[in-house]
This record gives sequence, C-alpha cells and structure tokens, in this order.
Amino acid sequence: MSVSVLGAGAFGTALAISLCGRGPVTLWGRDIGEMRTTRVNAARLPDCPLPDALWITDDIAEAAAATTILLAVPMQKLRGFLTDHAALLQGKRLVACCKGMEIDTGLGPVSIIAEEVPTATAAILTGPSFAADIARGLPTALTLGCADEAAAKALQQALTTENLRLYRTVDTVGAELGGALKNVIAIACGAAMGAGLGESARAALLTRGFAEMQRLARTLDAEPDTLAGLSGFGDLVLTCTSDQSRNYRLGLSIGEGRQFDRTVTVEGAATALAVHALAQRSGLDLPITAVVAGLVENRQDVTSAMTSLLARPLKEE
Ligand SMILES: NC(=O)C1=CN([C@@H]2O[C@H](COP(=O)(O)OP(=O)(O)OC[C@H]3O[C@@H](n4cnc5c(N)ncnc54)[C@H](O)[C@@H]3O)[C@@H](O)[C@H]2O)C=CC1
Ligand SMILES: O=C(CO)COP(=O)(O)O
Repeated sequence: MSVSVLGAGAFGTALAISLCGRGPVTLWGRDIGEMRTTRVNAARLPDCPLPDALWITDDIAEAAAATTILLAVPMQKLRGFLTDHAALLQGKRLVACCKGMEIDTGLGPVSIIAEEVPTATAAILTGPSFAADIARGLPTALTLGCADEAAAKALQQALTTENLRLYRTVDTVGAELGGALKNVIAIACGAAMGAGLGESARAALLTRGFAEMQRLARTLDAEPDTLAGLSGFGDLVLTCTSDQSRNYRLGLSIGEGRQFDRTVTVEGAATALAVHALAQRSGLDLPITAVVAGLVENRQDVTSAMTSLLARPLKEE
C-alpha cells in the first residue's frame, strides 16, 4: 500500500516522519519552501530532521498517485481542498487527519469526504497526539475510524508504526465527534485557568464537557464507547491539561485578556460555532459549548460565562 500525506503542516509532517519507519512516504505541501533542501520543517518541527525515506513534493498529481492518502489540511479548508482535487482522489483510501466540524454544515471530515469524493473509502485518524511527540518518535496511540471494517483493518495494519499504535472502529461519527468537541472544551478549560479560576474549575469543565460530548454523540447515533476511548476521553484529557495544545492556549489567552495569534490553527473556535448552531437547531442543551461560542465571538467574557454556567438550574448528575 503506497502512502502519501497531503498537507505539510505540523501534523502532516509528523505523521509522514513516523510512517517512514515502514517504507517510502510522499509528503505534499503548497508551502514546502526549503524543506526539500534543508530536510527539516523549520516552521513547525524545527528539531525533527526528515528521514531519507520521505519524498517531498509540491506536485499534487504525483502525491495523489498513492493508494492511501492522509489529508492533513485544517478542517475548514477540507471541502475546498477536496473539491479542487477530487478528480485525482477518486477511488483512493482517504484518511482525514483533521479535527472539527464544518462551520457551514456541522459535518465532520468523513461526511465531507463522502460528499466530495464519493468513490473514495473515507476514514479518520484521530486521538491524543501532539505532532511534536509523534515526530520525535514518542509512543502514541490513535483511533482509526472507517465504516468499512475490512478497509479499517487494512488501514490499521498499514499505518501502525513502531511508536504509533492504532486501534480501529467502524464508528466514524463517534471518532469525529470526540476529536471535534475536545477542542471546544479545551478552550473552556484554558479560559478558566487563564482567568485564575483554579484546577477544580478545570476538572468540573472537563467532566461536564465530557457529558456534553456524550449528549451530542447520543443524538447523532454515535457509540458511547467510542467517546470513552482515545478519540474522545483520551484526547479530551490531553488537550485540556497541556499548554502544548493550541486550543488550550487560545483559552488561556482569553482568560488572561491577551490577544492570540489568529494565524495559528485552532480548530475549536470554528467548531464551537458549528456545534452551538447544531445544538440550537436540534434543541440540545450544550451550555459549555454555548459559552465557548460566546467567548470566541467576543460576545461574552470569562466572568459572565462562569456566572451563567453556575446559575443554571440544579439537576441530577
Ligand atoms: N499539530 C498537532 O499536534 C495535531 C494536529 N491535528 C489536526 O491536524 C490538522 C492540521 O493541523 P496542523 O498540521 O497542526 O496545522 P498547521 O497550521 O501546522 O498546518 C496546516 C497546513 O495546512 C496547509 N493548508 C491550509 N490550507 C490549505 C489548503 N487550502 N490547501 C492545502 N494546504 C492547506 C497549511 O499551509 C499548513 O501547511 C488540524 O485539524 C488539527 O486539529 C491533529 C492532531 C495533532
Ligand atoms: O489534537 C491535538 C492533540 O491530540 C492537538 O491539539 P491542538 O490542536 O489544540 O494543538
């Protein structure tokens, strides 16, 4: 199975480095700059030399010749990317590596692949993993979601490396939701920590955030077990507790009243708006998501957000 990674940002580069442990890999990027000559992604992973087995190209047709293609572009860019290159991607195994829900439709990456490249086998790779950890060869466990069980098994075999252990599921909706929503809750946790509300407040937000993830998952017919796994609970814990996370750091800056660099990829901001709109359409109660949507749109500050959460009617856990 030949493998290419499309998108040479932090995550795409890290996955490509790791997969080189199994054989040659092609990495495509529109901004590969000097990567080909310096053999390092200086902008994203400056301390991680690129292995010899990694072929870097800006020729999308060359990269799309592989049978298995990892899509590592940001969530809100995925549909446009697929539309632009659909002819090259028909019939391939396409593995989404982005986390989030599309702001205009509320759809996750697997659904978007199915809409834009209907002849492809759509899968998702998600779970607790910082690009820098993967690129350095640190042990990482991820979820590979694909509705076609045979394809899921084949992809699990093909994409597992010495340090990257993949579990598989056919519940792609659950896998998508976990990765999307944990970023929203991480913004909430960062905001609470940035505002000095303390570790207990963070634990409460993380736990009640997990309840929101499960509530939405039930509504969308995802498996509760998937949400309790790496792609849900696992990634929630990682992202809500580490300032390596850009979503958590955006929250911190909101809580501290600092500006945040809006060019940084922070998937939870758009996803909060997408999920909040979805919740309003379906009459679903997702209060933490609602306040995060308010925070990222500057409609609310952290103090009023916390006050509104604490003033909610008392209920059974
Ligand atoms: N960085 C990390 O630790 C992890 C990231 N992810 C996910 O991976 C996805 C990508 O994130 P990162 O690689 O970290 O972001 P990044 O900001 O480092 O890289 C994004 C890359 O996508 C490229 N890109 C943007 N729009 C494009 C378009 N229209 N066509 C082609 N290329 C385009 C950019 O040029 C850039 O190279 C996100 O959904 C993120 O949630 C998942 C797990 C870990
Ligand atoms: O998804 C991630 C870890 O699993 C990376 O988190 P950030 O996008 O918040 O940096």
